[in-house]
Amino acid sequence: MDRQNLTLLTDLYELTMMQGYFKNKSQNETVIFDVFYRSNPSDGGYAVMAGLEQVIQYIKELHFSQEDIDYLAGLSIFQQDFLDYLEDFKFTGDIYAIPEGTVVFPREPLVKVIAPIMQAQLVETAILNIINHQSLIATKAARVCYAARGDGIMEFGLRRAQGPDAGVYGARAAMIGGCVATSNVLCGQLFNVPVKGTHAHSWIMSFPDEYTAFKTYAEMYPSACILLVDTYDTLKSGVPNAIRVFKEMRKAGVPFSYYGIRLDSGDLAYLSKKARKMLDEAGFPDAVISASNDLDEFLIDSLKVQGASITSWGVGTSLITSKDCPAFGGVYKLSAIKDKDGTFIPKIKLSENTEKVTNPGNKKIYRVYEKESGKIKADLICLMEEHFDEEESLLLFDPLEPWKKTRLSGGSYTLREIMAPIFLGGECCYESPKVMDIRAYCQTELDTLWDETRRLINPHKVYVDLSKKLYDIKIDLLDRMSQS
Ligand SMILES: Nc1ncnc2c1ncn2[C@@H]1O[C@H](COP(=O)(O)OP(=O)(O)OP(=O)(O)O)[C@@H](O)[C@H]1O
Ligand SMILES: O=P(O)(O)OC[C@H]1O[C@H](OP(=O)(O)OP(=O)(O)O)[C@H](O)[C@@H]1O
Ligand SMILES: O=C(O)c1cccnc1
Repeated sequence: MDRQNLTLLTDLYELTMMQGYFKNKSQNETVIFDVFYRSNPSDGGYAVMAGLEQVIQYIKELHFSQEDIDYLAGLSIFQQDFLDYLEDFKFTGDIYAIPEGTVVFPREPLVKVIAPIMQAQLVETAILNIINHQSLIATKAARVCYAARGDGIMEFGLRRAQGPDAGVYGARAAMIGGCVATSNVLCGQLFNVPVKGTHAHSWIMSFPDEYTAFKTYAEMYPSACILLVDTYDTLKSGVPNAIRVFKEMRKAGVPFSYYGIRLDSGDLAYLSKKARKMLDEAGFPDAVISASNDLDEFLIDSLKVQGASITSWGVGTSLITSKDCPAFGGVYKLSAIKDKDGTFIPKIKLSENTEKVTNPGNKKIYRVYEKESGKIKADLICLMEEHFDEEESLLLFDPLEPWKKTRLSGGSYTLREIMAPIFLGGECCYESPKVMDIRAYCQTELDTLWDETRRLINPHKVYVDLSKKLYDIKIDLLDRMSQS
């Protein structure tokens, strides 16, 4: 997106509702909206929060330029007094959010917006757009990296991303989720993340023969020399030619710091094992074998199980598009309205579907860790004013199936509040960490998950529970609504 001001990056209905609130001044109360999602992408056990830095930029830039107002005027939907009001519009509210790179679970607020409803309503679409996209790709990257069991994953998807923005911000999110580098140079420039790459088949095809192509490449890039060996015949031509070049480079005394081959077709398990043997026998046990070709977490996992001799992976389409799960279902729901005395009145949205009934009130989240292992036991959503003493026992129960209870004994668990203030009174009070620092934080976050939660198929779910007080408010509201 080649413009900084994304104020009109919204659904028309946000603006028509905004005009409605404007015309009925009593409607412009301060409200609370929560961003949350209902199920983990790819049927996984968790998601990775991402996109907050871009949400912050969006809120900071939020204003209607003269050009924006002229455009809206031309739609013949908005009246002059409302258009005049837009001239001085800015965000004056509070935003709390879970920092990027944090592992998150269904139904907990990822972002909480507290603002006059005209402001809070407008920002719904852009916030969801940004958080939904980046959290989806960061989660996918974490899954792919998990499958690779510590091997490096390079993000290769720019050519297949759904447009330039998805390519750049998707690569940013993929780095947060654990990729070691991206081929996306603009992402590297914007976010100071490592860029890496090999070469394409066209490089080989542009030379009279494969050997000359390899040799020329190796002479130009001896410190990052990964040769693509499958243009003609991987085992009969590609690997032998690569070995010949490596031998010549070694003989010439050229120091190779990072060198090897890339497989991009055929049976990657079989070819990698054969290639490993050939490279080892030729005296190149440290030559890297990397692979690409429509890979995803399941194929990488399968190749690992097959004993493939691959230690570096290039993943494009499946990662940048989150091919098996194209959308992160984040939603934005009103949870409270401030009354005249300044207290928040909890609001609830009913649904036939229990999962879709919202959690009311002004909330915060405690992450509950098992003290001994440091692993996540559950998340506890409670009201802002609630505090818990770690030395006392803590009752956890599933809000969807409240008869399922666990009591943690005092001293056996620790608590961490996971939402941080981002904007207070319209002023930003949070500095986004650098992407590589978010990535490092995300690794420590992923370590707090049990392996059973990280596994790719049928993972163990982490409970997101409500405090007794919040649960009672919810049940009370539900009772009252069903009686009215
Ligand atoms: N040993 C393996 N086990 C499971 N899947 C594999 C294995 N080796 C390769 N694959 C995957 O199988 C899919 C199809 O590979 P296939 O051999 O058809 O590609 P190719 O035809 O050789 O390559 P291309 O069409 O890109 O030139 C790819 O997603 C690839 O990653
Ligand atoms: O995970 P992937 O989507 O496969 O991304 C990486 C692929 O991109 C490149 O080739 P490209 O797809 O342009 O052509 P190819 O399919 O003919 O190899 C590269 O050679 C990889 O195969
Ligand atoms: O550098 C590479 O090898 C690369 C980059 C993008 C897509 N496929 C491969």
